[in-house]
Amino acid sequence: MSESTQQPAGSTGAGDSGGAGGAARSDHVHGVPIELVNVTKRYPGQRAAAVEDVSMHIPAGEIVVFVGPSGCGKTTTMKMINRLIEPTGGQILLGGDDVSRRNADELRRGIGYVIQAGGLFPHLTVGANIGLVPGLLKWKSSRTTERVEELLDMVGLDPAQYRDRYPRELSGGQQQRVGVARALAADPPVLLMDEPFGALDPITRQHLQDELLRIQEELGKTIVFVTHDFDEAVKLGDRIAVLAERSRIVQYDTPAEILANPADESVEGFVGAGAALKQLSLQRVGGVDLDEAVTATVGEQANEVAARTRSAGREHCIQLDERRRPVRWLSLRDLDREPGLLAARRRDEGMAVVGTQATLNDALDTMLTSSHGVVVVTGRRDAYQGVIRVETVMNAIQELGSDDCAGTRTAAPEGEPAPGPDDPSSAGAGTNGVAP
Ligand SMILES: Nc1ncnc2c1ncn2[C@@H]1O[C@H](COP(=O)(O)OP(=O)(O)OP(=O)(O)O)[C@@H](O)[C@H]1O
Repeated sequence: MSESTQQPAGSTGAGDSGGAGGAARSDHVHGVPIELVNVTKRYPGQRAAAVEDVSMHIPAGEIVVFVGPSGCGKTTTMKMINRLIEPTGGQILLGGDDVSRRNADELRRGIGYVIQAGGLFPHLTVGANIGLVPGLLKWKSSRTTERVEELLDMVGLDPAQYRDRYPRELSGGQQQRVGVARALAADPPVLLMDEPFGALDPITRQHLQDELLRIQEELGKTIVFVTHDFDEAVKLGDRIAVLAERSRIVQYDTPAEILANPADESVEGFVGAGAALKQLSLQRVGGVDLDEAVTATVGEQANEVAARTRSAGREHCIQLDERRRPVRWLSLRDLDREPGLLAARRRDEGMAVVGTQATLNDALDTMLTSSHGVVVVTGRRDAYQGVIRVETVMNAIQELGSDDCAGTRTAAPEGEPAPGPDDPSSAGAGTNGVAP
């Protein structure tokens, strides 16, 4: 038999907010706790167990992330929770109930499940995909329709535009958003997410992580999340379970604690050389003082905006649309060149924007990839909140006080121009360090 059940270190149970690290906290917990008791899985014909004698307590309303090397048993462990895989030994309790006593189909309808490729049915529209489980649960069609709209809105897709599309008509990131919406459809207390963002490009991935944290803040589900990416685990997890072969739990704790005190060399290996820098992933953009920029709204007179920008001692301002969403940076030169009313337009592709749920690490990445020393910060419904400067991130790094971060990331990556004084949004532009 194994040692006693792994409690997440420092946990006091449901809704416990843990340390400084990890995910968005919900004021209200809708999730239920999950208990793994001496769980073992032996696949037929395999000598070694895929999962051996694992015991673990997953508190209600928290995001617990499984990280570990390929083949260590993360997915097998997760799939035993919704009985896509049946354990060969031990017990799994969901809200105190033994899952093996439940009808497996019924159990799965009460557990949201998101996989890497979205797992959408290609022959069903987005709306039909999301409405699938409510349909199986025999909801009235009007209720399902309402729910589909609500969920599309929640995951940031306009219902009128996307409800009737087919999965092939969506980008990878949009498909994953629909996958998340579908998993949430019947409001299950538990979500299982198996590398849901693994196939996405870094920027889309970051946005979906932010969305997940925002949704979790509202919903307070119990979420088990599998990833290979330790940075993702630090960003999303209230707790991280670092697993080794056969899902042996090497360390189960808050991200902050794991970064500060890795249990052994294997965890150190995961944490990697930039441990201190990774602590930037513990700090959210929404948690630091944002800087102000001059803003202009569509329909305003360019010369009035220019005057306002000049009198603020700035050289740039941010144009917002009618819903206060940022669309582009405007320089004084642009404003002088385009007199008259500011016309409506779509957001500039290259505009560096992060949400308040993004980490300082995300903000730094965005600055480095866009070569701009400032990023625009948006909150709910993408509305403008302020800007964050490279100096703010640098100050945070200094406060972390580590040599290894100073060397690793403050320089622009090879081949990338460093933010320069002429860059419209570089840290050096303008009179006060913030471009605008
Ligand atoms: N259906 C199966 N039959 C036999 N062995 C299996 C089966 N599924 C998984 N395994 C084995 O069980 C072990 C654990 O696999 P699992 O997929 O759970 O690991 P993982 O940590 O999720 O891996 P990865 O990170 O690569 O997805 C591996 O050695 C794998 O080869």
